Amino acid sequence: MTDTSGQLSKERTNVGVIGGGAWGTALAMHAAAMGHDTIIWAREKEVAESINDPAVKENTTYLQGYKVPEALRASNDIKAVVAHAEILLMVIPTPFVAATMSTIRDSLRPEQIIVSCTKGILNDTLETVNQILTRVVPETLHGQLAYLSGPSFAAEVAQGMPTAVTIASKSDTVAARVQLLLSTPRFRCYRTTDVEGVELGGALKNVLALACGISDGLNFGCNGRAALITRGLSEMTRLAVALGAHPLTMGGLAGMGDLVLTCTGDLSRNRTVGIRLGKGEKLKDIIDSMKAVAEGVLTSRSAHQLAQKLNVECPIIAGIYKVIHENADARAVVSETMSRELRAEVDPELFEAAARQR
Ligand SMILES: NC(=O)C1=CN([C@@H]2O[C@H](COP(=O)(O)OP(=O)(O)OC[C@H]3O[C@@H](n4cnc5c(N)ncnc54)[C@H](O)[C@@H]3O)[C@@H](O)[C@H]2O)C=CC1
Ligand SMILES: O=C(CO)COP(=O)(O)O
Repeated sequence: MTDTSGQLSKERTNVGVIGGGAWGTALAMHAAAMGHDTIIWAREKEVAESINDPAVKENTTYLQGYKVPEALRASNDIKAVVAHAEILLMVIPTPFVAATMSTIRDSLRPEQIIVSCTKGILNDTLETVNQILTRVVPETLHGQLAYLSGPSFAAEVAQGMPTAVTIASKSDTVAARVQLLLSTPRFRCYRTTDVEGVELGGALKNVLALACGISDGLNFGCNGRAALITRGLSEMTRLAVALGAHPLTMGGLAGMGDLVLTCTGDLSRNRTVGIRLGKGEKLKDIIDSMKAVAEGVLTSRSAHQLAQKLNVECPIIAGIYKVIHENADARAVVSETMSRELRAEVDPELFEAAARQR
């Protein structure tokens, strides 16, 4: 493929990436390949070393097999990365966002833009990343927050494969700036002001990816998977609308786009966890065998609790919660879900009830 990166915007800036996992690394590779002066903060010494070592130039821990651009530098000094950056991409798994961002709270500058690329809902507080960030970062920066989500496997972005994502910010000016700074002919960014929709789409699809994985692990076939994706999108939409999202966002990249990718793509960690569960492995053994995070495992608890709290009907999410957190038998849960009271496919009352929660 011809490299046409950079035709869309000539502006180059300083980018800091907070988080040296697979997605943080792929995004840092993308930013550096565009010509942005990019430094990635990695928590682990060996990650920074392997990215910096001229003989390696690879994140051998989290994104093995993909050479990073020569210009990309890594550091274990998070404050130095913050000091360098005009735009900060935050790519920390949800459970660690608050603690990590608290350590740099006082180093952040009011003109910096912070783009969360994380997909999850916290347990206990049931906060989205947007809510965590508005709790943790200074108020002067709240207008500078943005969210990047959509169908984007790190390994494919690392190879420069065509990808489209959505950038959400309450400020259309901020969303447009991030869109311009990150778009290339291979990485197309759309934008929206529906922060809730983009965040909830990205978080909730992980729960459905677990469901599809379990179904595939049980050899329940293509019909079952398509049913899960479609009815899963219904649940995601009802719950997200109850939490303030626009329903149309759930039909976009951050909703349906990422749902289809993660429910069908073999690169998905959440789908893989589901497949292994469906084949009979224990959750603890699966998690212990992985370095990467599968956000859907914890988000399934948060999503189920939010649905209960808001009285939004989400039978698939409830079923996944039972399988993951209550050790329920997946076959029995499928049977129970399929035997619920029969109903119309589109039930306007359910949407109206969800919308009333806003
Ligand atoms: N990998 C992918 O293809 C994509 C991932 N995402 C999202 O990006 C976020 C980050 O995922 P990845 O970059 O893939 O990470 P990863 O799953 O490859 O690696 C785990 C990351 O967690 C970090 N970590 C572990 N313990 C920590 C602690 N106590 N404090 C701070 N950080 C800690 C590790 O340093 C590492 O960066 C997640 O929310 C994920 O859902 C979003 C789109 C694509
Ligand atoms: O969010 C993703 C792709 O858009 C990655 O999903 P997994 O975490 O399931 O690999």
